[in-house]
Amino acid sequence: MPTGKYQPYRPLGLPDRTWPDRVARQAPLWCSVDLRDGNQALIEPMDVERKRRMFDLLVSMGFKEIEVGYPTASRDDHAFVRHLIEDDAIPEDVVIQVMSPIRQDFIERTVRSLRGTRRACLQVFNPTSEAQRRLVLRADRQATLALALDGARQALRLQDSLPGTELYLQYAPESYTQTEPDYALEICNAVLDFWAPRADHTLRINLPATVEVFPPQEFADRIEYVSRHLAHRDRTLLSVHPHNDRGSGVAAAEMAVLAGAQRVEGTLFGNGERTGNVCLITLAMNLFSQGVDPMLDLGAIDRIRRIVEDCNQMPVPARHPWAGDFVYTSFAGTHQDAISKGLLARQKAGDRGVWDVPYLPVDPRDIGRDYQALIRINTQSGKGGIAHLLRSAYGLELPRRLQIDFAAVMQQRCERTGGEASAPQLWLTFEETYALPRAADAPSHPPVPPIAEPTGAAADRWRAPAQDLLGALGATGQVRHLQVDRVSGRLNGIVVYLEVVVGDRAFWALGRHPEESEAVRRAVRSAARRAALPRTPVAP
Ligand SMILES: CC(=O)SCCNC(=O)CCNC(=O)[C@H](O)C(C)(C)COP(=O)(O)OP(=O)(O)OC[C@H]1O[C@@H](n2cnc3c(N)ncnc32)[C@H](O)[C@@H]1OP(=O)(O)O
Ligand SMILES: CC(C)C(=O)C(=O)O
Repeated sequence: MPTGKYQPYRPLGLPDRTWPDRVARQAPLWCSVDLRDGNQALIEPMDVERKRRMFDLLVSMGFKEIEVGYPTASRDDHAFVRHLIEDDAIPEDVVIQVMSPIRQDFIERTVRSLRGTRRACLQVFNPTSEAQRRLVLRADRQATLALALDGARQALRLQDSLPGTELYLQYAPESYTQTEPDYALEICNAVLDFWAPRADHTLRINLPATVEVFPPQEFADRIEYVSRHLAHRDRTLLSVHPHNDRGSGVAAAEMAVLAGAQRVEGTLFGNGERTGNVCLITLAMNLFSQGVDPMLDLGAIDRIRRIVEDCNQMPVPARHPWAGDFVYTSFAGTHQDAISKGLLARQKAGDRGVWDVPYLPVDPRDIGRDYQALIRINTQSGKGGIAHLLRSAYGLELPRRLQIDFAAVMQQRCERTGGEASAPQLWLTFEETYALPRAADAPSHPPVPPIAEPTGAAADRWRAPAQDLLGALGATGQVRHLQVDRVSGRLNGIVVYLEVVVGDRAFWALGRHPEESEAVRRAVRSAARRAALPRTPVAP
């Protein structure tokens, strides 16, 4: 690999950094840029109708700041801003944001698109990195700073052209992460010094990781550095806009907040240029899983995901944090066993207290998932997972030795078929194995006589009648375990698990019927039939 082509980043060096010792105790102000940065990265940018669905979703989730477009980019972008305003679709407590490059006609058109809105944020930006100054703007440091100030001046001047609109001003030094830190600070402070005596509102500086080019701790250092030295800090909202080129956008955003950022711009599920913007769902869920109010409603995450997939026409991967199809699903036996035990313990404790189910960082029900998909069975699974699935899908509580017996049956089945076994397939195999031995395997039997009515204590009362019936059917063997359960749900009725030991071998049988006596009788009949099949050794 041609490593000589690339340079390591130069650390800022902030030995007295304070952010590593801080802990997030509240959510930052979220700003969704799905309708702008997310939209500009789509193969087919959203039309007005798709944009509106996305906007309504964002509002319903509780976003208070939404970047709705780059009105000079396209007819749809402009039309959408007008549509929102003319349709009175922007709730009182929501601030829309629009963005413009620093060109007079563009800023004017952008501001004109806001006519009639109550409140809005106008973001102006220009690239500031050395490469962008040299290659794109063909401007030196001074001329680039002058461009930023020009943008600040135009934005301020146009504030007055929107009577009745509160217009917040935001400046972003695009390519901040590739800009010399002291120079980026100089530009931001020049803009703030210009705005502060002339504007009424809170001012905003938005520091983008336009391209993520170093690890998250370096981003945090650079945010803390700016936060400490920012002019008019007490009236300036410090925002970050992380991208995800190195795959650490989430970590960068979280550390940046510890370092002083008060606002985070990102998108749902991380759509955006190249590897995307930082995923706000992940950030919010990370807070929620620490017991911090995320200030977003994520209680129906699959609905959110479906709408976003539809608007972006792009799928959310199955392993996407907190929201992918598989993120609460275990295939591995030991994980399944621990989840199953954890859920059972929680159920016994009345579903109260701090969540502590192994392998599940949050309760899937909190985001609208159920427990059905938690465990899926294949060759990697074991008895714990299989027992959980039969419990959660059919209400069956298998005795431990039966779990072991059936896990071996399922292992063979999965190895033979190579795939996954669904809950219905699991039940079918269970029933075929223990209740309905295949006709071809079943020896002929005399008619099954009725079973005697039981006497004695409830737990053991069916043992003697079952033993007698077994003998009457000509089967040798001792009843070692007989469990009678009432099951509700799909299998509504009585389920009987029967274990019979013959010499050094044991086999299990199942009986099922609405009547207890008939369920026991069926279990005994199955046991007699199974006694004639090749038997498994006694489980310890
Ligand atoms: C990091 C970000 O996400 S920034 C947002 C990026 N979003 C978009 O690009 C989507 C919308 N884009 C557009 O609508 C168009 O690109 C426009 C209308 C802005 C510009 O279109 P064009 O005039 O055709 O120029 P083009 O797309 O080639 O952009 C390059 C020009 O913009 C200039 N430019 C780039 N950023 C800025 C800025 N923030 N302020 C001023 N000028 C800028 C470049 O210097 C270059 O100028 P040059 O032609 O004199 O060399
Ligand atoms: C201009 C800023 C906010 C941006 O979108 C970026 O740098 O990615």
